[in-house]
Amino acid sequence: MLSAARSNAKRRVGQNAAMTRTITSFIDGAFVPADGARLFDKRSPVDGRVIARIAEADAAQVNAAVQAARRAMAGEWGRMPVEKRCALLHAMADEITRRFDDFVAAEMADTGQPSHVMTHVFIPRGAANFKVFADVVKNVATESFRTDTPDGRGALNYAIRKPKGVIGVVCPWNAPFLLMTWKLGPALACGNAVVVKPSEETPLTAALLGEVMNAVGIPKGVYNVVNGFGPGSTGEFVTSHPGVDAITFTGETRTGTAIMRAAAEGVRDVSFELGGKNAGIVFADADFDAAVDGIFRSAFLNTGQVCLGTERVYVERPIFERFRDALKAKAEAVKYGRPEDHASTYGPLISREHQQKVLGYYRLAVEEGASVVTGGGVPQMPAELAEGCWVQPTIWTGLADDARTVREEVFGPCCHLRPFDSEDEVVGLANDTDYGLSTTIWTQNLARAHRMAERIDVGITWINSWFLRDLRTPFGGSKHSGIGREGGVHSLEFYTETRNVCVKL
Ligand SMILES: NC(=O)c1ccc[n+]([C@@H]2O[C@H](COP(=O)([O-])OP(=O)(O)OC[C@H]3O[C@@H](n4cnc5c(N)ncnc54)[C@H](O)[C@@H]3O)[C@@H](O)[C@H]2O)c1
Ligand SMILES: O=C/C=C/C=C(\O)C(=O)O
Repeated sequence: MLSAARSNAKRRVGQNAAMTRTITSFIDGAFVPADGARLFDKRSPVDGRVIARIAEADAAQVNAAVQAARRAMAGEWGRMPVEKRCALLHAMADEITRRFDDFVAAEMADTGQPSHVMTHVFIPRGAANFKVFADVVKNVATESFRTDTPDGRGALNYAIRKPKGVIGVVCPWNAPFLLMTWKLGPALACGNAVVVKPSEETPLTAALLGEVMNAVGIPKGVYNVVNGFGPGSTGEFVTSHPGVDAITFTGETRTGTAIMRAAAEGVRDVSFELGGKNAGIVFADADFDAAVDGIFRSAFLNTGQVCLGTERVYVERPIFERFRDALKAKAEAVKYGRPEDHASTYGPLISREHQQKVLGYYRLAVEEGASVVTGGGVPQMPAELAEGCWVQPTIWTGLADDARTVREEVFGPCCHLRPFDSEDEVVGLANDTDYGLSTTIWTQNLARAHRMAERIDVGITWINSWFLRDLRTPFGGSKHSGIGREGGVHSLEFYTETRNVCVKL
């Protein structure tokens, strides 16, 4: 989370302003002019160049976005039959697929992550997020109860679902398009209008989506985007606006706390997907190569900037050293490079600020007594990439269970390996955290895996897999990792208001 003072420090006009495009808010179906707005730079994480200037939406612009959304709810969108709404969402998915290369390019520019991650994971999920929820809302039933009454005639109760209204959607930077559409799909399928606040680090795909909304004919005002920072800026203006009926947020736990305070005013509902400090657990009987591959991905995909990633890895003692060496070999084989270069397997961190945070943890781990198995610093990069936000994939051993590096979310490409001796011990270690988002267990003993899945306090347990997502399943975090569940019918709990109708017969 950026403090207001640090956000101010980041507001500066691009050096090559004449050549860079300006990203402005998208309100009531149009990009608003940047006139008079404060501008801040979006820098490439790969080489530090300014790639866009972003116009910060002030309170008046946020208000205009909320009013546009309210008008949409009162107009054609609010009256649209479900069938037509869902057809529009399918058209969204098709248009995203048609403009696949534009989305890949925009997301690569924002995040610097390799093209294969975009083409195989992040952008296809964006299209799927619209399709899946369109199909869910068309097929879900509501409950009905026949009630006895003293006169013997009875009553019939039935539930109906109505959109909640205007949803504030506040997004992080780590998988911008996937995470934004994961909220937009169900929000729009349920008939709401939205005001989206993308991360200040990653505005590009949200802007592109405005073009897609217009191309397929989503009515004006249904989808609004306002850019800017969090505290004292656009994010706070959205979450404290009384015309926003509910807020869905993905990001840091501390930010969730601030947003919950804002939502208390007006008693507005929240849905939170927050941080994690997830455990990976590898038993000696696991398929060794699959476990090494799986833990490698869970620790280092997206340069470790995945909320579901494993920064704590527990390995059964008989295979500990062999596992450590195999993971080290894979971490040392990553190919740094530009995202467009198909040979690249590993990208930079999102920003200079985040790089400094992660490097701070790299230093702290050593101060706390870690042995550095590999990494721990900044790789040597060619001159043209030297200004990028690169850090080495890093593996530690030897930290105490109460070390800060073992307890706090780093959100970088790093993990601590620790041996364990028994199922009970590793369940205790996995649960010894304030967070509760996910865990990944590698074993061929499935009875044990099922047993452990019930004992580990997380929203999702993967067994012999990681980040394998079926969008119909409940998704969210326990403890400090979130409030509520989204996915499939669970999303309807948040994005609709369920009402009961009671008819005396
Ligand atoms: N649980 C999940 O599904 C999930 C998924 C992805 C990321 N995350 C978490 O997100 C974090 C990384 O993302 P981030 O650094 O962008 O998070 P962040 O909390 O710093 O920012 C997220 C968004 O909130 C806005 N914001 C910040 N302060 C605000 C305030 N006071 N009021 C309103 N808006 C505010 C930001 O501008 C940004 O758009 C990690 O902690 C990660 O674990 C969780
Ligand atoms: O970085 C976090 C990734 C979260 C993934 C999802 O929210 C999802 O797959 O729906």
